[in-house]
Amino acid sequence: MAYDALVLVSFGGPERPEDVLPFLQNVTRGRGVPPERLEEVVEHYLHFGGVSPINQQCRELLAAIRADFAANGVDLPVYWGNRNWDPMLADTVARMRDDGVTRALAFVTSAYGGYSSCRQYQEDIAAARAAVGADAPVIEKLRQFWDHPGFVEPHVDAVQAALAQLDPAKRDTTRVVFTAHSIPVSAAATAGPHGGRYTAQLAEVARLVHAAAAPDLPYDLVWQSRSGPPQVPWLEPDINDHLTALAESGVTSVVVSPIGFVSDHLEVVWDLDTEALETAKRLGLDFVRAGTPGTDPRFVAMVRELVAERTTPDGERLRRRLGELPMWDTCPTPCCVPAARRP
Ligand SMILES: CC1=C(CCC(=O)O)c2cc3nc(cc4[nH]c(cc5[nH]c(cc1n2)c(C)c5CCC(=O)O)c(CCC(=O)O)c4C)C(CCC(=O)O)=C3C
Ligand SMILES: [Fe+2]
Repeated sequence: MAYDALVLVSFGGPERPEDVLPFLQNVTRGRGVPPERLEEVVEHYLHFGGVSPINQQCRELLAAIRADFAANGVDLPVYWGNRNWDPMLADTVARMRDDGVTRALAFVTSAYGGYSSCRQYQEDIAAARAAVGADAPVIEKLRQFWDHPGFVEPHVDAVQAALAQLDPAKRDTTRVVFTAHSIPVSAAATAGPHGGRYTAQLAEVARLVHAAAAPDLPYDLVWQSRSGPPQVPWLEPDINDHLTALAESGVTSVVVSPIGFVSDHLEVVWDLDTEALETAKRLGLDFVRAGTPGTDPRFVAMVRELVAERTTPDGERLRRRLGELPMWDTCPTPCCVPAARRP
């Protein structure tokens, strides 16, 4: 199958204070997120001058992908569109149509399955195409890449680098704590065609990174950035509660590795580098946050490799993957069907 473009599809974020509230309204429309939670999150963004780091991270990733494509003879233009803020995906798809693009691949900045991480991006693509109309390009999402060495290896190196910053004399009481975005328990149960895919993939990445980076240390997988109304159960434990339990059990030092994410966006710089760090300080825990793939050359090359899997005849044989979980290019239907939302 021939493709004539790649589009980077991401979450989007505000870049000036007056855009914070309209951005949050886009994110939470129809999702039952209480106003108190929104007011809190407004403050997180305002703490950084109303500028989310995520758009700049996408620009840097775009530049790196373009350079990598050029260096490797991949002749595909690379576009960028977001779910929640400028450049909005529908505007990008209109521009692609105007440029004569007919069939594109989409690289989504989320490695995992699940409604928020995968299906919702597919819905965003469908909605953007519908808004553009009948002559919108066909857009096919690249596969989930939680198991690709280009994603896993930068996390491994980051955990090792973080461990190197901790006191080796305290290694016996050091813990590796992997973290990902919490989601409603109901969404975790319906993630993937058989349920449980988001948590299973995260457990697998935690296992792989731990085995390669610090097999002698105990590790845990916990959750962060809980949203939604308090009466709806989300995945637990929360990172902050977990740090408290660890300190009480005699742990002195933690490396926190955000394997749920591809870059240091607001969930990382606020929820971990600000809030969780504060919790750790209060508990007297030594705390180092491990990095994310960002523009690591292996992660950038992964995008080209994912494209090659889809554009080379018999491309499945090119697949590089770790672990044991099943993987596919195109999700079966029904997949990640959202649970009925509470009124
Ligand atoms: C699984 C998952 C990922 C990882 C996959 C992926 O990367 O896509 C992710 C990423 C992100 N989430 C982000 C921001 C927000 N997420 C929110 C709310 C929510 N997230 C959810 C899940 C996820 N979110 C869910 C189930 C909700 C409840 C509302 C709903 O059902 O949709 C809210 C509303 C306010 C609040 O936090 O309550 C905001 C502002 C940003 C941008 C950060 C920046 O600006 O740098 C990024 C990358
Ligand atoms: Fe989120």
